[in-house]
Amino acid sequence: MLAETLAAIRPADQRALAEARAHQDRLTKPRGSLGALEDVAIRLAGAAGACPPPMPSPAALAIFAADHGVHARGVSPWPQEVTVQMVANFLSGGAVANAFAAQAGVPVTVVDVGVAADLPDAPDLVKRKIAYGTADLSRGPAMTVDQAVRALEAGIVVARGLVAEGARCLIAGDMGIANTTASAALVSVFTGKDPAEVTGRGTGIDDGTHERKVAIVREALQVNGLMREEPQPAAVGSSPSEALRALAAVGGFEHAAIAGFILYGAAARVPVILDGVIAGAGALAAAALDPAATDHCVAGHRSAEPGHAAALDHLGLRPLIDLEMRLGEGTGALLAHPMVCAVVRMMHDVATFDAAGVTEKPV
Ligand SMILES: Cc1cc2ncn([C@H]3O[C@H](COP(=O)(O)O)[C@@H](O)[C@H]3O)c2cc1C
Ligand SMILES: O=C(O)c1cccnc1
Repeated sequence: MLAETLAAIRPADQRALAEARAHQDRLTKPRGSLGALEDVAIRLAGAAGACPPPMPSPAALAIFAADHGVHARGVSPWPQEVTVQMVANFLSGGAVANAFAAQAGVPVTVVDVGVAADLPDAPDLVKRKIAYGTADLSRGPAMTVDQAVRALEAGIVVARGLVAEGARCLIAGDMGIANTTASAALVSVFTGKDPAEVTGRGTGIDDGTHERKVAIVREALQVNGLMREEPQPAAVGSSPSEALRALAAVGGFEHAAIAGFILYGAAARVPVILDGVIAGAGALAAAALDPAATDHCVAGHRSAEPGHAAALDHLGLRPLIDLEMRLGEGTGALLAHPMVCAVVRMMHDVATFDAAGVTEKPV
């Protein structure tokens, strides 16, 4: 299924990109007046292979939940049970993601890909548990390659189901106590940046804990044979099998599932709005498996985690919103969704200078 999805991915369509650029310049507004939003409209046309691109609506949010063996090393101030407790909270509609999703008119699906507890059945819960949490990435591989592939395929299956039900925009969220540690390790591995530059404070840790978290990320890279010589060249991921091995070594089940979710969106030409550092790390893994996947992504926001900026830089994505948020769950992407819809609607609805009889600026 992974191979099939990868084989279906096409990069941005150059003709649609050119057409969208030309169309933007004919609309009744001064050229460039919508700033970076113009690039989003052009990007979506390239991704869809059509100008104007289809409306990215309705959207669907999938929150991928999993636990992390590295939690045992004290990298998060929160107990591990908060993961399963928050899953229950998402399912009863009580989390920030539910409020933002309700505001944006986006349905929420929760996917258990590796929570360290059993969950009762619920209408909006998809059960695809690979294991009861990953192994500790600072002592050896967090997942086997087979587990990573199964998590990727869980993301593919969920995206495929949502698109089959009519979703025309995919939003990936995450829940997993300690997952900013795995995110930092993935960002370091895929961007070639030092752990000290990309490891943040997650839900909020003091200086001493942060110092230990950086050391644990470094240890994870060393133990898993992912530390390169100085100066570090760009990124693991020169081959898909190397990318898969790196994802399995230091990722989480939710990172792998988010990567699969992105790959399916790219294959189906349904745009994916990325959230914070966890989704960003998943997007790096997806890009290492097929660089063309990034053409189908929009960066919803930039989180306060330093690794997120590094991930977005590496992917060449500019975030739409930058409000120092650091929550995850898909919250930043949900806020960006109406903006993405607005720019696509503009491509459909705004009159050209010719059609509206508005005089263009003399050249
Ligand atoms: C109540 C609560 C709700 C959350 N929603 C998302 N996260 C976010 O914080 C966690 C990552 O941070 P760290 O690596 O520091 O543990 C993830 O679960 C992420 O989704 C939450 C965290 C908490 C505590
Ligand atoms: O960037 C994020 O999404 C994030 C940051 C801190 C904690 N949880 C999520």
